[in-house]
Amino acid sequence: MINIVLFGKPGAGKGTQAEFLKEKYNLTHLSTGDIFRYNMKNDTALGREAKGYIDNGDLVPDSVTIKMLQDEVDKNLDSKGFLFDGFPRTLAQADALDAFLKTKNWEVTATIALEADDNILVQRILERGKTSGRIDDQDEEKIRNRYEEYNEKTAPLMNYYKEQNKFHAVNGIGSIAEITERLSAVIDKL
Ligand SMILES: Nc1ncnc2c1ncn2[C@@H]1O[C@H](COP(=O)(O)OP(=O)(O)O)[C@@H](O)[C@H]1O
Repeated sequence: MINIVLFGKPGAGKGTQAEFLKEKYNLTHLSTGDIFRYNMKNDTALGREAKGYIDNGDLVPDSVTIKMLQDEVDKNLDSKGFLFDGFPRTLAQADALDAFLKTKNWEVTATIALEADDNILVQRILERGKTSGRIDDQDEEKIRNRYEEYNEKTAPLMNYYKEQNKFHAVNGIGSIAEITERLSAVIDKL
């Protein structure tokens, strides 16, 4: 069982890399952003609850997000391991994840951060917004708000995982294949 948390600012490439890593290591990929967008598209109660926050670039409340994530893990109990993408994003979520995995005798094996400069990332997101249809990708103010949310609520998680000796960082600038290689080099040593 290996459980990896993919960490990084909005636009850092977590989703792109997760597509390769889940195949290579036979992991269940859980992207909270994708799950929220699926629910919004299908107009479920969860989707309606999350929409206002997401469209503004705010985080969805912890209670909603944690419950959703736990339900997704519980749907995949025969998994060989999980790749968490976009979760945890707050200390409360990180604590909840540790406690929840512990009830199954599992734990977070490692957190790997994709690092990149903010200005490059904002450009990438605006480019993605031209085709993604994501409201939160199209307005620079909303994108900046996501970075504020990240700096305030998510960046502290780096220390949380460093204190547990579980934090790794890789350079997120380069070709998709190069970055997959860098991530794989970390995973292969776990
Ligand atoms: N763990 C989470 N906690 C709270 N909100 C979340 C979480 N994951 C995703 N969201 C919501 O979904 C939005 C999109 O998430 P994601 O697709 O991971 O985007 P990004 O490109 O910003 O990394 C976030 O801005 C936030 O509103």
